[in-house]
This record gives sequence, C-alpha cells and structure tokens, in this order.
Amino acid sequence: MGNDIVIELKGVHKAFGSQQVLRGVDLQVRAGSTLVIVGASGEGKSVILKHMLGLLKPDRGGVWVFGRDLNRIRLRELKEIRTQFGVLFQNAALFDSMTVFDNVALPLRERTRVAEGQIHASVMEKLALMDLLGAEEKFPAQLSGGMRKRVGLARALMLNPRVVFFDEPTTGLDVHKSNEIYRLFHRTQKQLGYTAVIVSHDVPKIFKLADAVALLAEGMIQGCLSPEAFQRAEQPLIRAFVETTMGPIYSSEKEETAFYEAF
Ligand SMILES: Nc1ncnc2c1ncn2[C@@H]1O[C@H](COP(=O)(O)OP(=O)(O)OP(=O)(O)O)[C@@H](O)[C@H]1O
Repeated sequence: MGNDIVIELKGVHKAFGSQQVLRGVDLQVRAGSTLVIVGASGEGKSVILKHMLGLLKPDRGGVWVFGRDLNRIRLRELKEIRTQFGVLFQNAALFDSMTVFDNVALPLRERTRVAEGQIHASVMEKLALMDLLGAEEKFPAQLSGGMRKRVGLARALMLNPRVVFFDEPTTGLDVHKSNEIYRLFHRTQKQLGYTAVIVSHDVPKIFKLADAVALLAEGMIQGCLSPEAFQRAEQPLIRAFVETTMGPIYSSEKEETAFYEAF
C-alpha cells in the first residue's frame, strides 16, 4: 500500500444469507482526496462504507486502513483508528434530548479528557465554521433539515478527523440546502485537509467536488476514474450509468446558477 493510500479494499466479498452483495470489490482512497461512490440503490454502497469503518467484516478479501489490516487488529486498535474518522450519515443521527452545543461537544466529552473550557472554545469554533452561531442552545427538533445536517457535520469534524465518511449527506434537502452542505464540505475540507469518502445520488453535481468517482455495479467497482474520464468512459456499465443519471444536467438555469454561486 503506497504512502498516499489511506484506505484500500482488496477482493472484498460479502453476502447476507443467500444474497451476495459484494463480489470482489477493489478500491483505493488517496490521502486528502474526495472519492465519490455511485451506483444504483441496493448495490451495496453503504456496505462498502461499513467495511471501511470496520463495522462489517468481509467474507473474503481484506480492508486496510492507514496501512493496517482490519482483519488482523484488536478491537482496541480499531477503536483508535475510529478516533481518526468522522461520519455524517443520512439522518445526521443527532440526540434529540441534547442541545446543539451538547451534540457537537459529545465526541470530545466521550473520547478525550479535554477540559470544559477548551471544549467550549472548540465547539464554538466548529459552530462558527458551519454558520451555526446562535443555535447552540436549540434542540434538534427546533432546527431545519439543513441546520441539522450542519450540526451533524460540525460533530463529525470535532476531533479533526483524517477521513470523513458521508453517506448520502443531502437526502431530504432541497437544492438550495444541499448546495449549502456541499459548500460547507468544500470549505471545511480545504481548511482541515481531510480525506472524504462520499456515497451520493447527487449526480452530476457531485462530479464538481470529486477527485475520483467509483461505480459499484454487479458487486464490483467497474471503474474508479476522474470525473472527466468517468463521463467519457467506454466501459458499458459506466456508460449506461452516465446516460441514465446525467440526463438533463440541470433542471433549470436558475438551479445551475445557484449551484455555481455556492462555491
Ligand atoms: N446488515 C445487513 N443484513 C442483511 N442485509 C443487509 C445488511 N446490510 C445491507 N444489507 C443488504 O445489502 C444490500 C445493499 O445495501 P446498501 O445499503 O449497501 O445499498 P446502497 O447501495 O447503499 O443503497 P441505497 O443507495 O439505496 O442506500 C441491500 O439489499 C441490503 O438489504
């Protein structure tokens, strides 16, 4: 594994009962890059993320994170690796009974011995980064969907992770709010320099942010290419995916303008 590869899957097979989901997935994630995994619903994109996070074990094949074989490490080491991960899943998974401040402070309180004074400073810094100052005493139910995702992103970035995983981060948001999430993603990635692995249906928008796009189909990665190469690829399954998803690229000129203005 080269020094600049932070995560690698080699020949990963995974079945649930009689359902064979992954049939030999090979994939590499480069340090500091943004990898976007695309593919039809139910193909196993989230299953790939769960292997990277060490939440699922392959039936066959292996997963290496920061050069370490997840099949050969102890739980303590896996937990140590996970402290360098940030995760933003579809529902943002906030605790409803906790304020925004406490939700964002949680990783520091649970996983570190940082003093409350420093926690306050760190939380306020992340809230400012997400344009959330003033919302710290609110509860999740009092927030809009877009704000909830931003709180989730603030929390995911709290421990300054080396890798951040996004599983369909804009599900349920309108165009404006999903552009806002991608704008904040772009800004924080530049500032903090993390590696990003994103599962998304926001094609073709996501191509603007990706360094590499990987198509999962028939249980395998059919190609992991730059967005430009992906859109020109001759490989029949990639071609078919591009043709069905790229259709009319933007539904309106207004939407296109709004997207570009967001950067
Ligand atoms: N823990 C599990 N037990 C049994 N089946 C599972 C489990 N996790 C995933 N699956 C099955 O694996 C398949 C792939 O699921 P996955 O959620 O990875 O798809 P996906 O590509 O992320 O889909 P979507 O784009 O709709 O989110 C599905 O058929 C799902 O039901």
